[in-house]
Amino acid sequence: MSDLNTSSTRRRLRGGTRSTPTPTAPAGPAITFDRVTVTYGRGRGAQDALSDFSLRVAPGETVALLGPSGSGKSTALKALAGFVRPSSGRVRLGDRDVTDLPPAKRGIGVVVQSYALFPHLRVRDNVAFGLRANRVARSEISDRVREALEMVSMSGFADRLPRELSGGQQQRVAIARALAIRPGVLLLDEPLAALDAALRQSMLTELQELRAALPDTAMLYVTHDQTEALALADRVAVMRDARLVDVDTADTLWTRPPSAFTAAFLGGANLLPCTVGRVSGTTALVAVGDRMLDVTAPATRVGAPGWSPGTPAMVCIRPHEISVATTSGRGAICARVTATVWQGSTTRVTLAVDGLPDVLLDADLPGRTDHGVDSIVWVTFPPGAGVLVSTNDVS
Ligand SMILES: Nc1ncnc2c1ncn2[C@@H]1O[C@H](COP(=O)(O)OP(=O)(O)OP(=O)(O)O)[C@@H](O)[C@H]1O
Repeated sequence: MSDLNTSSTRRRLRGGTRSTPTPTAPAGPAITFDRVTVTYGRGRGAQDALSDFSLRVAPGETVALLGPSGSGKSTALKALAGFVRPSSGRVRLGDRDVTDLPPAKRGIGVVVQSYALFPHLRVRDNVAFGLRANRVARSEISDRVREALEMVSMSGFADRLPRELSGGQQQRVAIARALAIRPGVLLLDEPLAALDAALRQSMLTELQELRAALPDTAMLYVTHDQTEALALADRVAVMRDARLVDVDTADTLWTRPPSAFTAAFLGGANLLPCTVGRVSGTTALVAVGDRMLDVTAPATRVGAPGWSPGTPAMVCIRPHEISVATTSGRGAICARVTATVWQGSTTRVTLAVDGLPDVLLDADLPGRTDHGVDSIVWVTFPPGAGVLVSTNDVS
């Protein structure tokens, strides 16, 4: 398949990019959503698909829009690309307000899940399409097409029709088409969703390479797959019900999730109801049922109440942090095994916590474990692996 992972290709990609005249990066954000609302329908049927959405993306930065189906991710992208008109708010590219510009005048590269290649055009003409539409000189078009196809390792396929390509190859051509116009902003809407799992993994690596090869290009990457968001994004914007819930680096959202929704959506964290006890700096002693546990107490949001003793909260604990033993120990929580599913390198064990009706914990234990359904076990996790999360936004 592609050779994008070799160091020689990396050099070639970066070299190829350097030969492209790079415009001076603007001082401000490359992308600005300023309180954007998009409403579909009218009257009683009107629905906000995007509500008061504000986000800035710096030049060269990749931000993933992550959220469940219907949360408004694609609508945000469409508002930026000009495919839908905000009912209020403004969108800017650099210092240009583009809210009222037609899509073709925005100079944005867009890649969608379904490739959207013209079936009757050969690869080279698909890639050249945006350049012709922008009246780029014919002599320059062939150079740009060659460069864009080289960036996605598709140079040998220029004369093929889309139907003569695999899904992954078609998506590479779609990416080349978006890159050919040398956009300062690249929008990718679930670009890997139509590919099978193995291809998705290798394309993900290729997108990482591409991102490194385009150091000045701002990217907005829509996905509902947290693996893609964690692998590609400098920052992740979590969406829910047309609104932005949290935005921060993937590392911060993972290690210190600011909300229960983000904790659960990013990495499928367990959320154990607790009551805050003694707090000392960034650690807290909390009561989970009749057990006292040491957990991390991250700084709370500006304006949000702190972790005062007696406050109800959640302990966020990742499935891979949990250990399960057949004998009790210090700080161990008693639980009953309700299901075990072998997943190859790990076994997912689901546990009903004693004394906390309705609370189920997922634990990913290494290898294949032999805890039978209905057996009684003792659950522990390292001090600090549990992180306090506010209960405010629990659905
Ligand atoms: N053209 C449209 N007309 C009416 N409603 C729409 C239209 N497009 C989207 N919606 C609605 O707007 C909401 C947000 O849709 P959007 O496609 O932005 O979500 P999404 O987060 O990208 O979802 P998915 O991951 O399933 O693509 C959904 O409730 C959807 O049904």
